[in-house]
Amino acid sequence: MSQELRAVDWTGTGLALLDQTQLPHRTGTVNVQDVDTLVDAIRRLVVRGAPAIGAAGAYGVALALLQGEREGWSKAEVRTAVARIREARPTAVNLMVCVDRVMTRFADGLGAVLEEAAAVQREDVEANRAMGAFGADWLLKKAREDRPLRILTHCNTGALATAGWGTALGVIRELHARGRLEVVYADETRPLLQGSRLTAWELVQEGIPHYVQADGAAAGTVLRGEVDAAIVGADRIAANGDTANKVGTVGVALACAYAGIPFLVAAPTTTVDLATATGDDIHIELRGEDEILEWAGVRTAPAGSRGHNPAFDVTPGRLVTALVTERGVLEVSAGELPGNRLP
Ligand SMILES: CSC[C@@H](O)[C@@H](O)C(=O)COP(=O)(O)O
Repeated sequence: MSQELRAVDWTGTGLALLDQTQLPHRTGTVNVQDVDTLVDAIRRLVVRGAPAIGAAGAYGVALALLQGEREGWSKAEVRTAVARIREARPTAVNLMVCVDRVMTRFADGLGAVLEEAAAVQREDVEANRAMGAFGADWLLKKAREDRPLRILTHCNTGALATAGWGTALGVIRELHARGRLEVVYADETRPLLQGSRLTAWELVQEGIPHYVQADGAAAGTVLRGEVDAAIVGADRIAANGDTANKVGTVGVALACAYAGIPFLVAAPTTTVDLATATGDDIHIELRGEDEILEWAGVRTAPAGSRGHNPAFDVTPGRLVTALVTERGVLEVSAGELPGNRLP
């Protein structure tokens, strides 16, 4: 992705969010000047991906302060508005962590809040670069044969989903930069085709060879031996390594375990939630039924059908071969649990 196109940008007076519901056919931004618009943008997936919504939430604190000044809010009213941003989506812990981090500077005023939000954004890019190198090193060390790798990924974890570069897609970009990537299988991803619209768009920008495939094709592709490893991102990782990520991820992990190939999760430590013991305690966002009962706004399921639309699922830690963070790689299924290794 060109450096100019960032998922989240502070304009000086508000947020410019690259409208990810319109990509790849339209490159537009949503200008956000108030808290209601930000909450709506996060819920509609205008901005999405755990680290990107973390960055949007971080700047959201500044947005709430500015709106509060314009509309004469009390400090308590600003805090209530910030709490609404913090709860806009429930699964990605980055949103809460980043908002809470910036709120530690709340009493110091707008300048301090903006400084902290910028640090959130900058550190995320640095973390992603580090993860890219750690993940690529690990994969190449473990590779059974000395040839470029075939990697499967699910959802979008690239520059669009982060402050820049990407997590799982950052590892993929690093492999490509080292000349060690043959091809990527990008699962199309529900509900908004994040894989076929966004991951594919980023891969095209990078000149990375890839196939878009239906989510339902992933297990077959793995079992046919067409994939060397899968790499995904995460929205929340529990202390025991259980990982919430885009719905469909657990099926990829099961297929990898069956085929005996590595299943990697790449995520910054801001996604690791040591206060959550296991995946059972992760709140999985249940989205509106229409997203699954309709196609492009037109009802496809018969009247009378109900929709079940969880945005995420939980992959048990014992299926996670390795967790790549900016601090290094934990071999989770071999017993290196985040709760023991990351405090
Ligand atoms: C680096 S993004 C990691 C995860 O947030 C990503 O894999 C994912 O599941 C995103 O879901 P989304 O619903 O598009 O926000």
